[in-house]
Amino acid sequence: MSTETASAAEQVAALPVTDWAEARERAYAAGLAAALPAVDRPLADADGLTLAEPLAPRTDLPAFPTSSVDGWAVRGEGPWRIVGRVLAGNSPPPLAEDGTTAEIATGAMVPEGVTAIVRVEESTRTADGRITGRPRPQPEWRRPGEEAYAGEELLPAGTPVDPALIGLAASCGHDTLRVRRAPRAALLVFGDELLTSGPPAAGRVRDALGPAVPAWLRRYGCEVRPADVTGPVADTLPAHVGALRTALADADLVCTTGGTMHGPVDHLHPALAELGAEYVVNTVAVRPGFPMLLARLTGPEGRTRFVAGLPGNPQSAIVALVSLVAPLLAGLAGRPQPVLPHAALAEPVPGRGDYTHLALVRLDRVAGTAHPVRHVGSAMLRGLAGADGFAVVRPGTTGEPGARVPVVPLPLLPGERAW
Ligand SMILES: Nc1nc2c(c(=O)[nH]1)N[C@H]1C(S)=C(S)[C@@H](COP(=O)(O)OP(=O)(O)OC[C@H]3O[C@@H](n4cnc5c(N)ncnc54)[C@H](O)[C@@H]3O)O[C@H]1N2
Ligand code: MOO
Repeated sequence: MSTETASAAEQVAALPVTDWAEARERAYAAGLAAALPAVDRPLADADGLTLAEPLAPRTDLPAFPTSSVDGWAVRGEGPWRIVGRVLAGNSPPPLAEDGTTAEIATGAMVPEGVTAIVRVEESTRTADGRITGRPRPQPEWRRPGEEAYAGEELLPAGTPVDPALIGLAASCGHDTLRVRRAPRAALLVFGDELLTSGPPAAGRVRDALGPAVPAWLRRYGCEVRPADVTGPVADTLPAHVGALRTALADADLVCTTGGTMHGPVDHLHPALAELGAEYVVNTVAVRPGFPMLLARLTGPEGRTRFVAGLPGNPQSAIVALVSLVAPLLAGLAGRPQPVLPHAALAEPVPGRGDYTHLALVRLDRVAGTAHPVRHVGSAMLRGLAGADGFAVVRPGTTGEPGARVPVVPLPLLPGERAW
């Protein structure tokens, strides 16, 4: 055994392996401590971002008493003499006299003095043109503040902005939202053996992560431009250091693939050392994917940046994304740590001793069950392409059929596993 080999073996043996759940907590806390700056964004550009301030209405909602029907706004006892008409969008004069009425449209502001509204289909006209009818016992208008009061907290800071929130914000009178800007991410693909086009052959495999990881990162709300994806980066230490330095100049998060171990051409750890990075997590007690890491760097201007080292085996890289990158990004956005849904295992799933086992499963959402999928070797992507996420089998346990276990979801959109 050469000295070089011995030192690599020692390095592997001495890895300070972190418990999987603890690693997620650390990644989330590191993200939260470096939460991205708050910016004002027009409502139309805010989808997918995160509230940096609570959402509160600028006025009572509704802001004024609003008719919920088409009919007659009356004062006192009928029959009522018609004295006007109120359409939505107007600010009407008071109804000053008993025995009078104004025709009113749904959504119109109810004039002062009105005691009831009679629905048009429940009213009749007398021979002399006056209105009669019996108002329903329940008021036919929406009271100011019925939905919310001015300044009331409707949603806390940290809430993801979605189309429902955007609509609510508009109805509250907001033109912009105070949100955390989207994280900017970059990807460096390591591995001289990788082909970037055509079929695998002659000892070389296709780079499966360069095309896929940016798409996953966008699902988690990152901005990744085509120019932010680089690779394969040459398997030398200077090339790794140079590529990391360039990517870190713009990005909040640089993901790398491959080179996380201590093999002869694995340069990630030495490159991080050269850049002065500190580990948030350095290897995790999880299978597959254990060599994953998360490191933190602080630039001269005080800006914190992160490097997520995703293992080279393609499924392991995705395990690292859901395990470390997802909680980190939740923290950076100021969101709560994602809560994991649970499902009952439909079949046994072996444990992995002292390690957490993340097992690819397909969810049956009607039955609430998780079904292990096939083709789940860490070098394979076939199982992942038919799975909803990973069932979590805790260290020291095995997944018995019927056991309810947490499931780490893949960031899929509704309908993407509908077949
Ligand atoms: N002596 C040991 N060797 C290895 C161990 C171990 O415990 N002791 N663990 C294995 C595990 S587990 C993993 S995961 C890998 C992680 O290694 P690296 O992150 O250094 O990855 P590489 O060596 O660069 O590549 C591993 C494998 O994946 C293929 N690969 C890499 N990048 C891509 C890509 N973008 N697209 C498709 N395939 C990719 C690469 O060709 C290798 O086959 O270490 C094990 N070794
Ligand atoms: O990370 Mo490795 O198998 O555990 O792929």
